[in-house]
Amino acid sequence: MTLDGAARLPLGAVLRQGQLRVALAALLVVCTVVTVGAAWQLKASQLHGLELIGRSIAYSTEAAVAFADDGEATRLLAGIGGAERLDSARIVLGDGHEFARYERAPAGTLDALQRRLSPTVELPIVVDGRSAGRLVLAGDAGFLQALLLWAGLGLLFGVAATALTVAATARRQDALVLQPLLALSRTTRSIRQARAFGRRVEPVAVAELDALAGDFNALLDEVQAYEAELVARNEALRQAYETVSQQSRRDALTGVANRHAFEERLDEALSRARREGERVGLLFADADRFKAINDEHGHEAGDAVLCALAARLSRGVRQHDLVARLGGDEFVVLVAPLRTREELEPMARHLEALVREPLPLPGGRLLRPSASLGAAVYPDDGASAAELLAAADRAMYRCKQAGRNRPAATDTPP
Ligand SMILES: Nc1nc2c(ncn2[C@@H]2O[C@H](COP(=O)(O)OP(=O)(O)OP(=O)(O)O)[C@@H](O)[C@H]2O)c(=O)[nH]1
Repeated sequence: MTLDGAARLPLGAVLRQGQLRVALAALLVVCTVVTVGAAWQLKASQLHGLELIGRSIAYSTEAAVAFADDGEATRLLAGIGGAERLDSARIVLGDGHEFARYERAPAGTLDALQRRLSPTVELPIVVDGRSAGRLVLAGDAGFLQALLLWAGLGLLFGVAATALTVAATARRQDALVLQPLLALSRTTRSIRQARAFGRRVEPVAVAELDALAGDFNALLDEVQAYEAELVARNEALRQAYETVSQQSRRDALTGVANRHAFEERLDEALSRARREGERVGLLFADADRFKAINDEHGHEAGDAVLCALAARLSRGVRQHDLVARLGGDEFVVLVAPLRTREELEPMARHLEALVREPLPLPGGRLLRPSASLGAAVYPDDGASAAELLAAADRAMYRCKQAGRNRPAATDTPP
C-alpha cells in the first residue's frame, strides 16, 4: 500500500467509524435473529391455537354437514371465525365441493398482503365414523405486523443507544488516547522547531502510551546529553582554535606580534590609508651588536635582551600601534594612523631612549642595549607594504652605518 500524496485520516474519525460499524452490525444481527425467532415461535403457537379452534369448528359443524345444511354451517363458520379473528374458514366436501365458507374482509392493502403469510391448518370432518370432508382454516397474520413494528422500534432505539454509546466511548478515547497522542505530536514539533531538547512529555493514563512517552523522554535525555557534549566539544575546539590562532600570530620568544600578524596589519592599515587618505608610519629597529651580546653573555642572556627590547618598544608606543618581531634581533613598529610624518621622530627618539635603559643580566652585570632605528612613511617613502618595509630597512641601515645608536633617519628628509 502506498500513501504518497494520499489524504491522511484523523485517528478519532477512524476509531469512531470502526466502533459504529461494529455496533450497527451487531445490532442488525441481534434484531434479525430475535425477530425471526419470535416470528417462528409465534407462528408455531398460532398453529397450535388454530388446530384447537379447528377441532371445535369441526365438532360444531358435524351435524350441519351430516344434514347438508350449508346455511347453518356458514353461520357457524362466521360466528366462530369472526370471534377468533380468522382470516378464512372453509368446509370442503370429499368430492371437492366447497360446502360452506367464511372470509374476513381485508382491512387494507397491508392486511391483504399479510394474508399471504397467514398460517393454515386442515382438519378432517368425520360423520358417523367416516370422513365427510375437510375444514381449512387460515389464521390472522396480524401478529407479524406487531412483530415488525416492535423490531423496527427495537432497531431505532438500538441505533440511538449505539450512537450515544459510541459518542461516550469516543469521548473517553479522545481523553485517553487521542489527546495524549496530540500532545506528544505537539511536543515533538515544538522541540524540533525550537531545538528545545529540555522539554518533556507528560505521563499519560494508558500504559502503552505512557511507555511510548517514557521512551520518547529517554530519547530526549540522550539527545540532550549528546547536544551538551557537542556544545562542550565545540567550545573546547573553539578555545583550542583561538589559542592556536593567537599563537600563530605571536612571536614565541617575546610575545609580541610575529611577521605574519604584522604583514596582515600593515596591509589593513595601508588599505585604510588609501581609502581615507591617511598616512602610515613604520619604524624598523635592529639591535646593535647583538651577536656580541650572545657571544659574551650567552644565548639565554641574548634571549632576555630580545624580550626586554620587545617589552620596551611595546611600552613606548600608542595603544593602537603595533610592535612586531620580524625575526633575529629585528623589530618593527607600525604607527597607524599617522597624522604627520613629524610625529614619527619624537616617537623614535622616545623608543631609543627606552631601549637604552640599563638592563640587569643574570649574574648581576648591567647591560646598556641599543638599537638602530629607521623610519618610513606611507605614501611618501613607499606605496606598498614591501616598498615601505624596504625604505624603513634602508633608513635603519643608514643609522647603523652612521655609527649605530643614532637618532632615527628616514629615506626622505622631513
Ligand atoms: N639569543 C638569540 N640570538 C639570536 C636569535 N635569533 C638570532 N640571533 C642571533 O642574533 C644575531 C644577529 O646578528 P646581526 O644582526 O647579524 O649582527 P649584530 O651583531 O646585531 O650587528 P649589527 O646588527 O650590525 O649591529 C646572530 O648572531 C644570531 O645568531 C634568538 O632568537 N636568540
